[in-house]
Amino acid sequence: MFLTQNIILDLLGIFVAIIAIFAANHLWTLGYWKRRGVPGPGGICLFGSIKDVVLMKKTMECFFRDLYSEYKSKGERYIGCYLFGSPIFIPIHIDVIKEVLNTHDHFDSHGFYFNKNQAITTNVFSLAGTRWKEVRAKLTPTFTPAKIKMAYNSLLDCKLDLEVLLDNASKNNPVNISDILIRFTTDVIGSSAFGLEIGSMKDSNKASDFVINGNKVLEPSIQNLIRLILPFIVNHDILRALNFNGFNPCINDFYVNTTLSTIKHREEKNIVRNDFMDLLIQLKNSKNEHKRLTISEIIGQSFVFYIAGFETSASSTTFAIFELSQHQNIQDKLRQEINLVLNKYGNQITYEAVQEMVYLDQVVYESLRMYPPAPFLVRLCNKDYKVVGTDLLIEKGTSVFIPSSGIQYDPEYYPNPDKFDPERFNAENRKKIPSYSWLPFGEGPRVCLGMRFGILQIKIALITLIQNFKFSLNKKTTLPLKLSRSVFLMKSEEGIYIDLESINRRE
Ligand code: HEM
Repeated sequence: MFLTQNIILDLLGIFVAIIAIFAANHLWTLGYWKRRGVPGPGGICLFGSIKDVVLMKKTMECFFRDLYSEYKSKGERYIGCYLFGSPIFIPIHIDVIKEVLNTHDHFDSHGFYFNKNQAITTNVFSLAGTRWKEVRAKLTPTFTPAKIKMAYNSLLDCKLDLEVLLDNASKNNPVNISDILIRFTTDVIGSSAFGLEIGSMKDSNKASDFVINGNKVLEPSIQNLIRLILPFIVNHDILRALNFNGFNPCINDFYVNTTLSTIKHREEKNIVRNDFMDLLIQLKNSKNEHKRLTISEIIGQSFVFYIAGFETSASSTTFAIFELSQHQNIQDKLRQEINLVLNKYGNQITYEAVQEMVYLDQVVYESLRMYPPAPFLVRLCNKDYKVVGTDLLIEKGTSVFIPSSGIQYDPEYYPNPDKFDPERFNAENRKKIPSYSWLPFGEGPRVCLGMRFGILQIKIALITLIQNFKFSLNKKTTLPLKLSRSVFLMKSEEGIYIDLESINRRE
């Protein structure tokens, strides 16, 4: 025998020794920031600093926002905390935030996991290093204003369905506007990213497979929490060697099959729709090998366009409506602007007409300030980095979380931050807002690719509603608003209910 005369005792001894080594290492790691003189909340065994998040008592958004305001008021430039046993760096001062987001050589990825065996993980959001650079360069031309303008028609087709849906819904007030907008953005992105006529606004059951799979990716489950957090605490090469799946394999299979059949259908029937899928197919067939996308890359990108685009845009629009429903003066002012501009354009909602609606732009910016769908940004340090003007070295492998929603509620940048005030973003005031203090779409080389399209989608939904209805908040909406515990996104937990009063019917 090895240690004793009894093999069971030997195995038990080895097991206890392994646990003891693991525990000692874990406790040593939880002292990482203290040893480096970096302030922060510290961590407790197993949970690190996020016990309340794991026990679903606090949202991630709330956790980061609270940390930001506590340590900003103490005058700290940055802090450290722990995701379970993994040290996380959190910049607080805007200069440090700017440094991280712009020093791409050192912080070039989100730290998300990809595995070439799962096509949907090989998307531009998850990729890192040279592969990210190549794919991003191939995709960037897809999101120029000219290309967005081309995809605008599929957006307008969905607008017509939204009008009908709202009209029908208004006969049975109150209306759960969150539900309606999810159906709108699902149809828009489903159409422009996958080229599919989802039809969830016409019939909420028809789209079930597509919608159910999309929802599975974002639902606040323990499984999703593990899939999200594991890559931040375990080396990606080890995860790849173990063939760890970044997403549930059924979701991967669903999107692979859907994309393949769309490509086949379009190529066989020579269908051109001028949407994102068309542009991806053009890239697949490009003669220039530097621009060419593989089928697997197309699957990854159309998947990320959908996932990054439908829920973010729906929740942004929902929150804008939530605020407008409680501020009738702002709602009226917005309606006046929309009517004025549309009169000028013969009541046609052209792309140019939307660009002329400046107050609408202010409303959207202010709403995204208060309710950024992605309430924090992430970067992974891939090369040791010394923070300018300090002795602090951020070590390779450290994750950096940027608390966007904390910054966007900082009274130094946005006085009286709980007040919904679109005037913060009028031409005059916009100049005074420091750069990097408004981050709903991120910043730097990894800024959101679909920002223009996302904003356009929000605007079209708002125009459709405001043109046709006066609306107010129904008391069925629980106040203060309860936010979802979703790991990824800021959205309302219980829906937002409004009463719609048709403007045409009133007159
Ligand atoms: C209101 C709507 C949207 C919001 C608030 C939003 C927000 C974001 C944020 C915060 C990021 C990370 C940026 C960073 O790390 O600096 C991001 C990345 C991304 N978004 Fe969006 N997004 C929206 C709509 C869309 C749409 C409609 C699409 C596509 C059609 C899209 C495609 C992407 C892609 C591909 C990335 C990854 C870029 C990269 O890593 O290189 N987004 N988005």
